[in-house]
Amino acid sequence: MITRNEIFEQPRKHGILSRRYRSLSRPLVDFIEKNGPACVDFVGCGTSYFLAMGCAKQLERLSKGRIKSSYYSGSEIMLGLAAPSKGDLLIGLSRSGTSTETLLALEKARRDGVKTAALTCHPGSVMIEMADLPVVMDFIEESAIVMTKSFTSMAFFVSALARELFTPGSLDDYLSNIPVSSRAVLDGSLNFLETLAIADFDHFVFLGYDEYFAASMEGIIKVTEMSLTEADCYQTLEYRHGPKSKVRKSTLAVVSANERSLGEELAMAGEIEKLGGRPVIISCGKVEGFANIVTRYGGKDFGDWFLRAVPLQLLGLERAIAKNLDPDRPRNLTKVVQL
Ligand SMILES: O=P(O)(O)OC[C@H]1O[C@](O)(CO)[C@@H](O)[C@@H]1O
Repeated sequence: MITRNEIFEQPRKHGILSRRYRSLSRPLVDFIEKNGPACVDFVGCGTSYFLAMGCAKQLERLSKGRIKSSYYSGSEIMLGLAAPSKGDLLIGLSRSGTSTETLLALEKARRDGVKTAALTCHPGSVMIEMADLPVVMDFIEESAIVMTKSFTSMAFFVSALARELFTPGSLDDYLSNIPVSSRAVLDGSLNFLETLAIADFDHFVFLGYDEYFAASMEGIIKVTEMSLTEADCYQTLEYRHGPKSKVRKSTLAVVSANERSLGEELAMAGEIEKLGGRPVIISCGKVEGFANIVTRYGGKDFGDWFLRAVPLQLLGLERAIAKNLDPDRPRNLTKVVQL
């Protein structure tokens, strides 16, 4: 099963990226340091759109106000509904480097005087040719239709870039920490899944804030495309404001908690449990009283945000298998959407 293998090899791929990161990031770092763009924005489609969301939040967080960062879907720029400003840097995110909307968004931005960069896993793609600053991670050759390791690896690259630009003293620790955290999350997720009769759950709820919200939104794509299972995503406390009416015995709620709001997020998880649902908490450190997947990431800066998608990838995979669906052949989908 291709998708399964690609989910499982993430810690190893993150180790390779860790070692190759500095040579990959050089041109981008040099450009940003020399030109000092006021905004560094991201654009992508589907999974790469939620990647853009998390990357923008992470870059802005680490910059502590020094730059602004927005995220766009390829279509909103293509359709003229949104536009980065002249003098901004727009980074196109695309595993394939060939999604039409992302390419047209970059082309339009370039015409408007915006500098463009491209982050992709596919060498020789159109996006590489057209961007001012291409970054190719050809060692993340992803074969599956469903994006897993390409999502976490491109996110890892941008999160490391944020540190190199704004907290350079923390980069080495970060590069060595992520492959270890990646392994911890994968193992922790598998242990949790062993305790779960996944066939009993036909409703997934993913909750979190900021970068963890972006990872939760990516979770929706994963369980939808692989397992055709009902899935919802909200900011954690927003779940009280209506959506909790859907909670039932077959609801599995994954709360991707952060340090600052941990107490309130655990209270939400407790409420879901009282309503009959089954909560599980993803957190940096151990929490008591709930099923718990621990990332063992030391920082409080959401630097593990993309690893929060790994348990959700596995949920989609396992639920698909339980439903006799083939995760390698998601319904109605192709690897790239070309218009
Ligand atoms: O990152 P790319 O290659 O632009 O592709 C994104 C596409 O991949 C998918 O994740 C899977 O087909 C879709 O969400 C999206 O259309």
